[in-house]
Amino acid sequence: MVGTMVSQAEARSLTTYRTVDPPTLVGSAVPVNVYEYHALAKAKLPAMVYGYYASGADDMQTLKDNEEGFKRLRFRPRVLIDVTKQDLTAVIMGTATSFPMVLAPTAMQRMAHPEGELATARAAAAQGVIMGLSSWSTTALEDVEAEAPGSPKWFQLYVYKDRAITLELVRRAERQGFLAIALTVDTPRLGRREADIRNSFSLPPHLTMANFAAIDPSREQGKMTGPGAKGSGLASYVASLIDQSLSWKDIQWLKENSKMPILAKGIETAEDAVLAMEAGCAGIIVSNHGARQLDGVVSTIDALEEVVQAVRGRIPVFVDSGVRRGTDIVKALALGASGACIGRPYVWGLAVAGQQGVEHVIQMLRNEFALAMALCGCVKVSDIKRDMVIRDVYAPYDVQAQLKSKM
Ligand SMILES: Cc1cc2nc3c(=O)[nH]c(=O)nc-3n(C[C@H](O)[C@H](O)[C@H](O)COP(=O)(O)O)c2cc1C
Ligand SMILES: CCCCCCC(=O)C(=O)O
Repeated sequence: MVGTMVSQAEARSLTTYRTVDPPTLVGSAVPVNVYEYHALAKAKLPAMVYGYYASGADDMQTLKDNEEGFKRLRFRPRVLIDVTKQDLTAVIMGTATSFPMVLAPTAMQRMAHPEGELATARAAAAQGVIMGLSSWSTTALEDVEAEAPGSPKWFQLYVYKDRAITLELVRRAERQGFLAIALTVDTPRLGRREADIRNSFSLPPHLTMANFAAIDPSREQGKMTGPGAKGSGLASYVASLIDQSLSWKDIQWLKENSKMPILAKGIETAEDAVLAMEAGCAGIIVSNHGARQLDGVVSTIDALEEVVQAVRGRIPVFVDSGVRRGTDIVKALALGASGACIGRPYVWGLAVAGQQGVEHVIQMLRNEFALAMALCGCVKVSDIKRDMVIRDVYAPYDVQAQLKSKM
């Protein structure tokens, strides 16, 4: 099944999906969760590539906290509810999907697998989820669209100092039928990723930043330093090309130049959520970029609720960074998200087994999500409510007092 093209009809009905077999791996057991995919990918990938995908900024405090934030939440399950027939489907920015999960944009996927973004696009279409495609993909956006035609995709935008280049990218994405722009707002400069500095990270020479080939071939490799040069090539590439002056007024500029709805990706506060709404964003992704930008920033699941409260249901709010289990997706929805996005988990799947690995990761998360919903007493996604989760251990005061009096 690996490498199977996805027909247009298959791609459009995102609420249906196929069952995928786990990959058969020589010398390794079948992975049963995304942590095991991570371990397998680590063993398989070159150190420079693994370091780029895995690392967070600085001390990676937020990297740890993103996952722990989800684990700090506990369920309050309801019982004796008939969960024989479940409906996991969700409507995400107007697109019906097999469950409320989106593939977050991740750059340079051909470093993980030769088929890179093409494999991810086929996997997303076959599993009924939206794919976010990075500006910095190693496959041109037109080729990604051609591989899974008509399947819902968002285009992630980095705004270049050269606005003509930026607009050309936006127009191409619009022409190809991408449904939304995920405008990344947390990256005026690149976070300090020490693995990339240590490894003198650069894009391997057989790969390119494929979206820029047609616009300006000099941007394909940019100013990335070659292997052996000092420091992260990515950091210098970003510093030379990305527009640090990007500000709220530019959302208006983007809106004037594209009909695609804009999601602000990288919001962590109520204040910025309000500004994003005022600027005309159609959605918000609460994200800290997988802890790759500002270390010490609050975990996204902890930031989610203040954003949801500020937005008051006027636009959908999504969350990413640290989602590793179906239970995490239930928790995100309980706190008011309309969906959760994953980054590294599917990159690990891609590295381990290409399209099949990505599909299997999505399937595992959907199965975990279904089970968690059932065990919480939820038949459909809208049954997931705020009162289903609490923070930390459930220990009401009166129970504590009872226990103490017996000691
Ligand atoms: C290897 C890698 C590459 C990424 N590339 C991009 C990118 O090109 N654009 C972007 O907006 N975010 C990018 N991100 C951030 C993801 O979109 C997402 O916010 C993050 O991965 C979610 O955290 P998680 O990896 O813990 O699931 C990248 C993340 C990773 C791990
Ligand atoms: C303008 C910043 C580009 C960063 C490159 C891709 C990315 O987002 C990452 O986290 O890595």
